Amino acid sequence: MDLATVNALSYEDFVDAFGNVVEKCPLVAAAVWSKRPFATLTALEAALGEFIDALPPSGILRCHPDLAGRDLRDGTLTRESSEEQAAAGMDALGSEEASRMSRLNEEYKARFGFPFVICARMNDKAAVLRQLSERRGNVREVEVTRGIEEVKKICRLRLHTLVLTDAPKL
Ligand SMILES: NC(=O)NC1=NC(=O)NC1=O
Repeated sequence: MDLATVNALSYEDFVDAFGNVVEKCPLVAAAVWSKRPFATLTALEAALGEFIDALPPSGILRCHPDLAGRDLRDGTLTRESSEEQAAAGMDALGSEEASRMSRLNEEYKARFGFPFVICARMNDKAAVLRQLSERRGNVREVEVTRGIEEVKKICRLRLHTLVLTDAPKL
């Protein structure tokens, strides 16, 4: 849909369309609807980012499914997460890689109290494993900030999938 269509959406249709641009946090879209009309897609993205920053970061991070975790195995990922995790090869890990991901994810969660979050579409499985291994050694404040940065990258990509901009597809 284009920006004019976005700006004309009812509250319900807006939340239907954008309710999962932040994984399992429809509140973000619900809050941002009242800021329409958005002059540009960047303005919509900025409004989403501002509201994300106003929420308790660990709460947002905890709404994310583990990469290559139970939800992927059970087939209970959201459509967006399922596509993103597949894009990063999370659905095609060897048994050693899968057990390493699981162990590192549990270690990360035990240390920080929220899951490791990374923009899967921007990484392949080697990069995900490397980042998880490196980032688990950070202090909590660093990982809260980094996790929210990754949430915003995921949000940006999901938004661009939903809203057609007149920027030429390069
Ligand atoms: N824990 C995560 O980082 N999950 C995810 N990142 C994505 O890009 N999609 C996900 O489901």
